[in-house]
Amino acid sequence: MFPACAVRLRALHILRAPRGGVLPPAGERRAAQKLFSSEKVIHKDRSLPNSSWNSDLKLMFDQFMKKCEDGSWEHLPSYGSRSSQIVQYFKEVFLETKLRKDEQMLSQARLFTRSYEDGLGFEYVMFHNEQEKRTVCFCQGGPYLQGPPGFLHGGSIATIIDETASMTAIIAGGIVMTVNLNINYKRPIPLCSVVVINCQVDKIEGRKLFISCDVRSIDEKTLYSDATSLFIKLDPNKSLT
Ligand SMILES: CCCCCCCCCCCCCCCC(=O)SCCNC(=O)CCNC(=O)[C@H](O)C(C)(C)COP(=O)(O)OP(=O)(O)OC[C@H]1O[C@@H](n2cnc3c(N)ncnc32)[C@H](O)[C@@H]1OP(=O)(O)O
Repeated sequence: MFPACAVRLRALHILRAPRGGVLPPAGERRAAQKLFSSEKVIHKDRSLPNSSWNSDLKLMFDQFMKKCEDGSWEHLPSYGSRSSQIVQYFKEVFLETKLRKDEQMLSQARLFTRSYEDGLGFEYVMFHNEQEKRTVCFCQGGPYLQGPPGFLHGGSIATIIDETASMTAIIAGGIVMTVNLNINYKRPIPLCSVVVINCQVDKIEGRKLFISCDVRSIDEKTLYSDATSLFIKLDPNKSLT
């Protein structure tokens, strides 16, 4: 069984008829329902502490795990390659049959942010607050993410912002993709420091989800970046390619 998390709940919502919309074809819905059959593969949850986490990241993890106890916040697990229900659904509905059949390529595929060895790339954990439609991500960017010497590459900052904003949008809207991301880089982020990315849903208009984010030091005194992004809920009746 999968852990009860907001993402899973959202995946269940995806299987419901879109409000005021047209039901996906029966074949697609059958494929989606099939995803809820049991799947027993052990994968490592990469959002749990490992020996590369510094004391700041461990501290924030512990603080937010405590906040999860009353149910206001929820810890979001994260895997490098586990084929979760929502990923399976995405593949079944949106991935061209030709690509889906390329098993060798798909078996090598990893979530970009989880493709580094412990401590070298993105070490992060996310928590979601359903009432506030808000997700926070605590991230320690490792040495392989360097841009200017001693600081994070702007692309790696964009990546973790996009990842956090995507989770916020997926939880609010189901299967979405980023169509626009605007970032203001205000201060460089020192390598291996811990930052907090705070994302919230500003508005939802039909298939459009508007998400805003900021990236701060964990004492909140330094604003490193802020960003706005637009996500579009995918239409199962439209091909992606
Ligand atoms: C992926 C989830 C799987 C689940 C996994 C779960 C695992 C958790 C891991 C997290 C995963 C991280 C993932 C990171 C997030 C990516 O990295 S996503 C990858 C980067 N993004 C892309 O490649 C998207 C490329 N874009 C597209 O393919 C197409 O634009 C889309 C998204 C399919 C939408 O196309 P469409 O359905 O034909 O929609 P379209 O009619 O063009 O646009 C709809 C509306 O949006 C507007 N719009 C479209 N683009 C723009 C724009 N750039 N600016 C303003 N308005 C726009 C249109 O004008 C239109 O407006 P209205 O006319 O309706 O008012």
